[in-house]
Amino acid sequence: MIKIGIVGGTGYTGVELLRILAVHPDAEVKCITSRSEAGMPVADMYPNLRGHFDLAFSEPDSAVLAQCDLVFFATPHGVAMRMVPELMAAGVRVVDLSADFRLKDLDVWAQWYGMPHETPEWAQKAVYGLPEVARDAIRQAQLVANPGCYPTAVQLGFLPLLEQGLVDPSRLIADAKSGASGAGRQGNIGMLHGEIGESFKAYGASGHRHLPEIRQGLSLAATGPVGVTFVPHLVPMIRGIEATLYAELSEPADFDRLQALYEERYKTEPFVDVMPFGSHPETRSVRGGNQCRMALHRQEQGNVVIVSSVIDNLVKGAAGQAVQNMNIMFGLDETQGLKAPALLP
Ligand SMILES: NC(=O)C1=CN([C@@H]2O[C@H](COP(=O)(O)OP(=O)(O)OC[C@H]3O[C@@H](n4cnc5c(N)ncnc54)[C@H](OP(=O)(O)O)[C@@H]3O)[C@@H](O)[C@H]2O)C=CC1
Ligand SMILES: CC(=O)N[C@@H](CCC(=O)OP(=O)(O)O)C(=O)O
Repeated sequence: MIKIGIVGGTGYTGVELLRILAVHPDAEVKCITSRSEAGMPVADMYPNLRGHFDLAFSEPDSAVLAQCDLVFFATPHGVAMRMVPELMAAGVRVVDLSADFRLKDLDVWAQWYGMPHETPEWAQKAVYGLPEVARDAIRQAQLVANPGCYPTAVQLGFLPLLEQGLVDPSRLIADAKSGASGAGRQGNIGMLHGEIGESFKAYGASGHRHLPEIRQGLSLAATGPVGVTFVPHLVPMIRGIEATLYAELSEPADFDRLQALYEERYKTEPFVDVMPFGSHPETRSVRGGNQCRMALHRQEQGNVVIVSSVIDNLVKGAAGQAVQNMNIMFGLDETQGLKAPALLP
């Protein structure tokens, strides 16, 4: 049994980790922290977990966390980077769901996250945990930076085109929409239905902190600089991200071959589903599941490849991908704890 600690158990990604780990045959949650709810039984706060966990939230305590095999950080940015060095020294492995270790350029990190990075050596050593790209490195890693939700949907959708150099990398467009749980529990408290229902808006159109993360991942795939326009939107649903991606072909291409390329690229990936050409993946087809579903489109005989990519932001975009990374790090079946199909309707 892998002994698990979770720092930041009361947030949406913390409770999603618990929901997944509750049915994981090889993991046992030993400690789950919250400073504000210390002492409260986990199932009192999240009744969906009644009968699954007897644990109560506790204050973060490095000595207790150091006894775990793996610690997940489901905390706001800036928390993990301060606590990780002690856990690393104790030989604990860490999957950080925040953005503390995602970027390699720490000037860029400081610019977007509004604070200097305090543990630059660990930021360089951390492995960016997108399994479809970095599985071998994840297996060896002591510290995994779990990707952001939008960056997961966007990178998976663009990767095959960029890896094969088939599109102009300077003119990529990602038009993405997220449900409200993407803003976290703190962001949702007080956000009443009357404030987001029956409405749909773009935000961060002049710059969002996921832009440098998307750019970093895609430029590695393209082995050169990329230009990306990324605009997120908030839609009145709880879970889900849909990213509509646009890329211009460098040379005319046969779209049947592009479809075959995507199918080939992802055929051994347990959590990427390439749907038939022209399909419209829906967020409800991945709700509660760890899949990324995608489909290719072409308008008339145009040279723009359109990819629609959907994930559940709390699962493949956060807690599910974190458990997938844990499975890889510990040499388990990668799908362990993640086999349940999405919840539909
Ligand atoms: N929501 C989403 O779709 C996604 C979120 N993420 C990332 O995952 C992380 C968690 O997100 P989410 O679950 O939504 O966040 P929430 O804001 O809902 O929860 C944050 C948790 O962290 C704890 N916490 C806050 N400050 C500290 C601190 N200084 N020390 C220790 N614990 C602290 C809080 O408990 P307490 O204050 O009681 O200790 C709480 O349990 C964030 O970095 C977020 O960006 C990543 C991908 C998707
Ligand atoms: C709808 C919504 O507000 N989404 C969040 C992104 C999700 C997230 O938490 O991503 P990180 O892990 O990188 O913080 C936002 O735009 O800030």
